[in-house]
Amino acid sequence: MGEAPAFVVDDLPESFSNGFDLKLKTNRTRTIVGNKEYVIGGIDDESTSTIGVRIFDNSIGEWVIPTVLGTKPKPFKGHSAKLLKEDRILVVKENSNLVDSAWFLEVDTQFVRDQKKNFETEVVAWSKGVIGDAEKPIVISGPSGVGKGTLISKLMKEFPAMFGFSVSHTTRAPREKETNGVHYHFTERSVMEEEIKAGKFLEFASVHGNLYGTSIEAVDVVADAGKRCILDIDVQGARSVRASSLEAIFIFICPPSFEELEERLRARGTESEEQIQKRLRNARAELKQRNSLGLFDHILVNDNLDTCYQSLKLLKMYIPAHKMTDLPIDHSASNIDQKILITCSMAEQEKETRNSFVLDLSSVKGGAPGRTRGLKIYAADPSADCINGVKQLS
Ligand SMILES: Nc1ncnc2c1ncn2[C@@H]1O[C@H](COP(=O)(O)OP(=O)(O)OP(=O)(O)O)[C@@H](O)[C@H]1O
Ligand SMILES: Nc1nc2c(ncn2[C@@H]2O[C@H](COP(=O)(O)O)[C@@H](O)[C@H]2O)c(=O)[nH]1
Repeated sequence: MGEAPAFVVDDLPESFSNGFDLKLKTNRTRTIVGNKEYVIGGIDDESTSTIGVRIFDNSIGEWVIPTVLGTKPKPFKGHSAKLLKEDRILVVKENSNLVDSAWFLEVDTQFVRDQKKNFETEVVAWSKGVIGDAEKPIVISGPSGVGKGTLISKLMKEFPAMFGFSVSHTTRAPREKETNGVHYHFTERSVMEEEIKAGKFLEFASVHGNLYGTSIEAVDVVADAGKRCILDIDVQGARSVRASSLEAIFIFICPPSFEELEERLRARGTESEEQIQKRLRNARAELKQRNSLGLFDHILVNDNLDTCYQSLKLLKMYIPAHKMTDLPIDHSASNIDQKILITCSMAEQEKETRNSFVLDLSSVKGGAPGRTRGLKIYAADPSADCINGVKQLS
């Protein structure tokens, strides 16, 4: 903190366009938020291969290196920046594919304010802009041994392009046939506790004596791949997700009887006798909660596997996600902060039709440390004034 990095001082321009920051010849922008100036780019963080962010705090006259949270973009050559609602900066990458063009650097959102208290430093957080909304994730819950994993495997095998599994973190030891990163992210308790503190988890719970949790990233990578996310989590986790901003469908799987559940758990042969007893005790408590008001949308009994699987499919969760072209197109220009006209440099003959598009932020949701979803992008009239390749509607 304190000393001015040499890369910024000499060539920052004095003047700024209102809101849209000038793109400097050295590929960085400066955005003023209150008495702070956020400089994005110009120097990349070599340790993590991400674009650099520095803050000049005018109240103390010093440079500050912030703690950078969220999923960080890889270094990019050129970009424009625009302050939105005084709490986040929209960064539009140059020469990028449309689906990877919009990023948000949150500088004063609730998440950033909470993390500032946590880290006791300046904090900024990246959030990738994602076009459209993802289909609602599916939360599958139920006692250990009831067959959740078996049903999920069948669904993923039959519809591999439609469903993706949310790979949880856990502190339990891997079983013989489990692979790190596929079945779980097997994690040290101290590491997981740190990551929970850093706000990386959508939910977490102590289950049968170990810590389990769904990271925000685990859900986001599935949605980024255009798939519907399936979460296999316990009832405490389901409750937490229900209370979160993530809209999901909640399904509880019941055993035909307690005896059958015990039999399946034993037959699986993965747990010690002590663990089986613990899991059965917890199963009684979980079964009692299946009718908790407003918690589960559907309850299925897994007696015969094929019958239960057919019932699961009848819930019609495998409808494919809407294509981008299905999104409604709204051409009415309203709030300047919510619609931005972006112009790309393209070959002359293509200019008329493809060089301008509107980035519509009017229904974005989410944010750091997850994705910012609900962006709409559509073709626009290319005859507006341009500031550094990025245009505003007026
Ligand atoms: N309908 C069924 N009839 C008989 N056996 C079943 C049925 N469904 C699953 N099983 C078997 O029961 C055992 C437990 O299933 P599974 O591992 O899928 O349970 P789970 O709910 O995912 O458990 P956990 O919560 O501990 O991960 C497995 O050996 C599986 O093959
Ligand atoms: N709250 C959460 N519960 C989870 C998560 N991942 C798995 N689970 C649940 O834990 C038990 C035991 O699983 P096992 O693999 O050790 O048999 C089971 O009920 C799972 O549904 C999670 O991320 N959060």
